[in-house]
This record gives sequence, structure tokens and C-alpha cells, in this order.
Amino acid sequence: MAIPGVQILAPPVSEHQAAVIDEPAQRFVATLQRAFNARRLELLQRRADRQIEIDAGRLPDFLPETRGVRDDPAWRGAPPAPGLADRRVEITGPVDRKMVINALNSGASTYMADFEDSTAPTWANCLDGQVNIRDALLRTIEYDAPNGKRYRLRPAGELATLLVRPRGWHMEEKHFLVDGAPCSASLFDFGLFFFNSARASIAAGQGPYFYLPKMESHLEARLWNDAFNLAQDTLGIPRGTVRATCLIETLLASFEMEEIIFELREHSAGLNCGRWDYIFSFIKKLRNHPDKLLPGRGDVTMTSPFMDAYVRLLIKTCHKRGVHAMGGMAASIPIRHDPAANEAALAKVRADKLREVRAGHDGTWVAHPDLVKVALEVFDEHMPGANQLFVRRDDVTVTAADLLSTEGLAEGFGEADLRLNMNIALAYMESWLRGVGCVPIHNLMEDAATAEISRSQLWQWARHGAATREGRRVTAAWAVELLGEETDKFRAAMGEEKFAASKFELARKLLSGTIQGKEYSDFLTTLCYDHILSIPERP
Ligand SMILES: CC(=O)SCCNC(=O)CCNC(=O)[C@H](O)C(C)(C)COP(=O)(O)OP(=O)(O)OC[C@H]1O[C@@H](n2cnc3c(N)ncnc32)[C@H](O)[C@@H]1OP(=O)(O)O
Ligand SMILES: O=CC(=O)O
Ligand SMILES: [Mg+2]
Repeated sequence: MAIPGVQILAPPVSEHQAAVIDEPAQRFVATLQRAFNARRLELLQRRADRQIEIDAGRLPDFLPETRGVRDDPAWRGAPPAPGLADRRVEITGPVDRKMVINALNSGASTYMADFEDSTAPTWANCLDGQVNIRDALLRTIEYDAPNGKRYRLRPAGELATLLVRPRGWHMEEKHFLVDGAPCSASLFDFGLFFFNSARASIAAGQGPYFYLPKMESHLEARLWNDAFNLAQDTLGIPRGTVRATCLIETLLASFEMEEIIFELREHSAGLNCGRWDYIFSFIKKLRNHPDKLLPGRGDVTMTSPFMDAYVRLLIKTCHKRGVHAMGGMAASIPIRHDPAANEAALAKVRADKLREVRAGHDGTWVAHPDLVKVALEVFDEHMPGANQLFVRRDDVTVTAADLLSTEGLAEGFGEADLRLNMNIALAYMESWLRGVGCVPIHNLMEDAATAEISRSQLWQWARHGAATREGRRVTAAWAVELLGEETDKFRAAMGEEKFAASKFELARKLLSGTIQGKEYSDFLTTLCYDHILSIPERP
């Protein structure tokens, strides 16, 4: 053990990987872990306690104890940092080397390098991702593909500003132990990036910028803020250099938007409507309330009343505090082989971006380089300045009941919705278990957040014995039977040999367990994580 208390259970496999996790970097991550892991675990316990209260009927509401923060008109978030003043189109994607270059070159204003929803956190993906984003900021990143295509960065002035999304507080990095316990994956991803690249990001005229996922309370934002302060102090970087945009993508966080900006004040770069996790969280948090069942996922849209309420509240809150209100991800992606279907997909993205800019968002997300132009055209036309912070939305009043309402939604779901959820969950999990965290399925972008909706709906419909539109009650036994049929469709399409070499059988087994389980698994990723570890067997 080179550093007391630190154990790496799978050695880096290249000199590049070894360089991003050298002894000083390990020491830095261990410092963060020792300072903050106990609080992280307490906050996770608090999530579990809160769930018990919700199950017992105490539904979420705005917090009385933080009324002072909400009512104080004086405070503001930080002004936009260099490279973040105009964020009209942000491209996101996994930290794969080729995609990092493509994203930086895409013409988007910023690029979110994602260790969360779109990355399956194999040890290799996590370490290579760190290498790639470090090289991106050093401007040395290059890639020569096996097909002969060469990937090089455009000139510095044409590159997107880099933001990094570490994994959420619920995840652990089981390859890296500190004092015998797995490291928080958030602190691992954040710490390695900060240690290796914070100075390079400043030298590139930017700064260490982050997107923070899946938080459920302002206390979790406070934990991030404390980690930022310790990291900056340790490296002698002035406090307030970091900027972080918080995804509001859990139901509980939507009741604490203002408090979350407040906690991060000097580090805050606004909020983002993480719509897919938000829908997942709505299902998850209210899962034991039969009156809160959602229709099939295709029928839950951004114009569904509870989603519209969340968007309006987010924009109003951000602009009141002078920070960006970022829009989210339309799941439609280009369909290369079918021009008519492609045009229909682009039209959906265009309509989504138009809704966002009209609502007052300061920018939006796209999933694919070809969509940058589509989103830019809409924002350029409707947002001539760098942002629309001046859109105050004082007209907006959103109540707790609005955020929790299932009024105005399509009625129920059919057997086709059940089967579609199974098909998507199986295909996504199979891919994730092979180390690929974002895939096109039925011409839509699917990642951990979208797949969670499918997985959770299956659990919830079976848990409540909900009836399909055709009039059949969903039982665990019937769900398992259908899951077998859906798995067999993949088997038939692929042939026995390919099926046997795939992860479909494992995906079926894991999904079957979670659908039937009396206890709900909090995250698909934590459920599947042990199956992607590369820790050698001990003798
Ligand atoms: C809910 C949320 O959290 S949303 C945020 C997380 N999700 C994401 O970020 C989505 C990221 N997007 C992707 O991973 C991909 O676009 C997919 C998987 C959806 C589709 O990928 P593909 O099927 O490979 O798309 P396609 O074949 O059309 O790609 C064309 C080119 O664009 C590149 N590309 C596609 N998406 C991206 C991206 N997001 N960033 C950078 N490059 C990209 C491909 O690598 C490929 O490059 P090449 O021509 O040099 O080989
Ligand atoms: O992270 C984004 C989301 O929609 O989830
Ligand atoms: Mg998300």
C-alpha cells in the first residue's frame, strides 16, 4: 500500500491511466473522502428516512425552516464565469475519447463530459475518461480511429467550454478504497478531475466547471460546496473559481431550488431541468401511492402539467437569483437511413427547443452533434442576447400541489407500454453491462435516466396490480412471463450464439428481480454495478 489507507483493487492498465491516478492524485481524493464521506452516508440515510415519511403520507412540500432564504430578496448567485456567459446550446455525452473531440468541435457553446447518466462506470471508462478530459483541456487530445479517420481539435476559439458531470452521491467507486471503504464516486470523479485539470482549465481561459446530478436536498448541495472549498484551498486556487450547475432532476430538489442555489452561491452556475431523471424520481418517490401512477412513458411530456410547473418554477427561481435556467434533453436523435423519419425527429427537437426558449430558458441540451445547428437556430432567433435573465416570470406561482399533481395526464397504459418498457430496459441494461452507457433504441437516446423510467414503471404497475387499458391486471407473474417473451425476441433476432455472448440473460435476471421485488431498488446503476467490476479474484 503506497499511501497509507488507500487501496486500488485493479491496477491502471496504461501509463495514461496511471498518470491520472498517481500518488498525489490518490492522496487528494483520499483527503476529500476522509473529509466528506461520513456526511455523504448520513445524507443518503436521510433520503431513506424521507422515503419512509413519504410512504406514510407526508408528501413533499417547501421547507418551513428555509423560508428565510426564499424570502430574502437580497442574495444572488455568482455572475457567469469565463466561457459560461452564453450557454445557448450545450452538447452532452460520454467521456469516450472520440466523442470528447467530436463534442468539443461540435459548434456547441459548452460540452458536458458525462460520468453519470451516459457512462457505464467500468474502471476503464472512469480512468480513460479522466485521461480524455485532461488531454482535452491541455489541448493535446487526438484520436486515430481503426477505420483511418483522424480526430483533432479545432482552434481554441472554436471549442466548446468543458463542464464535467461526476457521478451522483449514491454511487461508490469500488475499485478505490480509503480506510477500507469504497470511495464516494462523486468525490472520486470530481477529485481526480480537479487535481489533474483544474489548473489546465484555468490556463485554457475557463475554470473547473461542473454539472451536479441527482441531488435530493440543499444539504447535499452544501456538501458539494464544502468539497469545492476544500479542493480549491488545497490546491491554492481562489474560492469561487469553481462553477457548478445543479440538475434539478429529483422531485424533492424541486422543492429546494432556491436553497440549492443559495448553498452554492459563489460557485453557482444555475440550475438545469433534468427532465428524464425528474420523471423517474416522481415515480420513485411516490411509488407507494396508487393515486400517483403515471401513464406509459411516451405519454409523459414536458407539457404534462406537473412537468410544466417544474419548468416554470425553475426559470422563475434562477432568474430571481441572477443565474442561468438551463433546459434539458429532447430524446430524439438523427435517423440517418430514413430522411422522412429524420425530418420528423428534427422537428420534434426543434419544437422542444422552441418551447424552452419561449418559456425563458437561457440555453438547452443536445445529445448529438447534428442537433447543435437545430437548437442554435431556434435560440439564435428567439434569444438575441447571451441569455434571458431579464425574463423574470413574476407571473408564475407554483404550489406543492402543482408539482405533485397527476391531473391532466393521459389515462393509464396498455400491454404495448408494458412490453416497450421491458424492451427498452433489457436493451439498455444489456448495453450498460457491456460498458456502454448511452445507446440509440427505437431512434431515441437512452441512458440511465430514461431506462430508469421504464424499469420503475414496471415495478410500480406490478406493485399496485394496475390494470392495462385492455383490462388485465399486472401481476408479478404476468410481468415475468412477458419479460421472458421480450427477451426471447432478442434471442430470435440475434441467434443463439450472439445471444449467449451478450448480456441479455443477465439483464433479464436483474430486471426480473427488480420488477418482482417487494423492495424497490433505488437505482438501476447500483443494482448492476457489481457486474461490471474488474476486481481480480483474490487467491
Ligand atoms: C438524461 C440525460 O442525462 S441526457 C445526457 C446524457 N446523454 C447523452 O449525453 C447522450 C449522448 N449521445 C450519445 O451517446 C449518442 O448520440 C447516441 C448513443 C445517442 C447515438 O450515437 P450513435 O448511434 O453513435 O450516433 P451516430 O452514429 O449518428 O453518430 C455520428 C457521429 O457523431 C458522434 N456523436 C454522437 N453523439 C455524440 C455526442 N453526444 N458527443 C460527441 N459525439 C457524438 C459519433 O461518435 C459519431 O462520430 P463519427 O462520425 O466521428 O464516428
Ligand atoms: O440528466 C438529465 C436528465 O434528464 O436526467
Ligand atoms: Mg439525469
